[in-house]
Amino acid sequence: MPQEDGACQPAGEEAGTLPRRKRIGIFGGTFDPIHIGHLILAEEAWYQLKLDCIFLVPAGDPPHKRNRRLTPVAHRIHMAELATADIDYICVSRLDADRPGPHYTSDMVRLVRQRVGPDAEIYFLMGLDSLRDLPTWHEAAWLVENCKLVALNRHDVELDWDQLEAALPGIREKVIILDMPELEIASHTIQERVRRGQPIRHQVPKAVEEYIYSHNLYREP
Ligand SMILES: Nc1ncnc2c1ncn2[C@@H]1O[C@H](COP(=O)(O)OP(=O)(O)OP(=O)(O)O)[C@@H](O)[C@H]1O
Ligand SMILES: O=C(O)c1ccc[n+]([C@@H]2O[C@H](COP(=O)([O-])O)[C@@H](O)[C@H]2O)c1
Repeated sequence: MPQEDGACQPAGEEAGTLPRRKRIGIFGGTFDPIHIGHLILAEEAWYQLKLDCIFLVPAGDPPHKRNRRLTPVAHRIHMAELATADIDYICVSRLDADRPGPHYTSDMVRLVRQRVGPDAEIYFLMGLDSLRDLPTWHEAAWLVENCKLVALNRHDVELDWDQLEAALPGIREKVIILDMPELEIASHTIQERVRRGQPIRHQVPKAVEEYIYSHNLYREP
């Protein structure tokens, strides 16, 4: 498992070429719970962008979900660790869990930058719905300037590029859009399924399914 100082897998430098800059992915989310859609998103970004490692950062206090009742972050981190235990390029990070909220992404990216140094390339990973909502984020223009934003397509999400460009001029040129198998899986539907007693066996890793049942998560409306 990679370390939080960015000392992750070898960068795959080839003999005789200049060393390439380390490529760090950051994948922030509520992860309530982490599911197969998240894992496939991370894997596609890792593979397509040749990332060295990905910090998966559960937000203790995600700014846009302050009106929702969230599962305590300790459970969400535990499930993320179980889901990624055998994925050597993912490190579950407590960066957002161990500091006071709200957990703005711009602050988190600054903290990661301090840890990985000025030379690393930072890629912030998200689903297309997050990119659509980006203009409402804290310091969104700073994020566009200071990290590479990567959006992976998500079932049923249409992006209005003109609207996005009007809010954040220049974003169209900067954002990286990647394809991934589109999965109609979301954390809130997994919660609903558990509440109704419907199976979730193929939507979350087995260890996460067992954790949800053994800790009685998502039973109450
Ligand atoms: N099935 C999916 N396909 C592509 N991107 C996804 C998918 N599920 C989540 N994401 C992306 O992962 C990031 C973290 O998502 P989050 O933890 O909020 O999960 P979620 O399934 O969207 O949750 P909820 O259903 O509660 O909104 C977001 O950028 C979101 O767009
Ligand atoms: O910085 C912001 O203003 C901001 C607003 C909404 C979401 N985010 C981040 O985006 C990531 C995905 O959020 P969510 O709510 O879809 O789980 C997570 O890391 C949040 O902290 C960040």
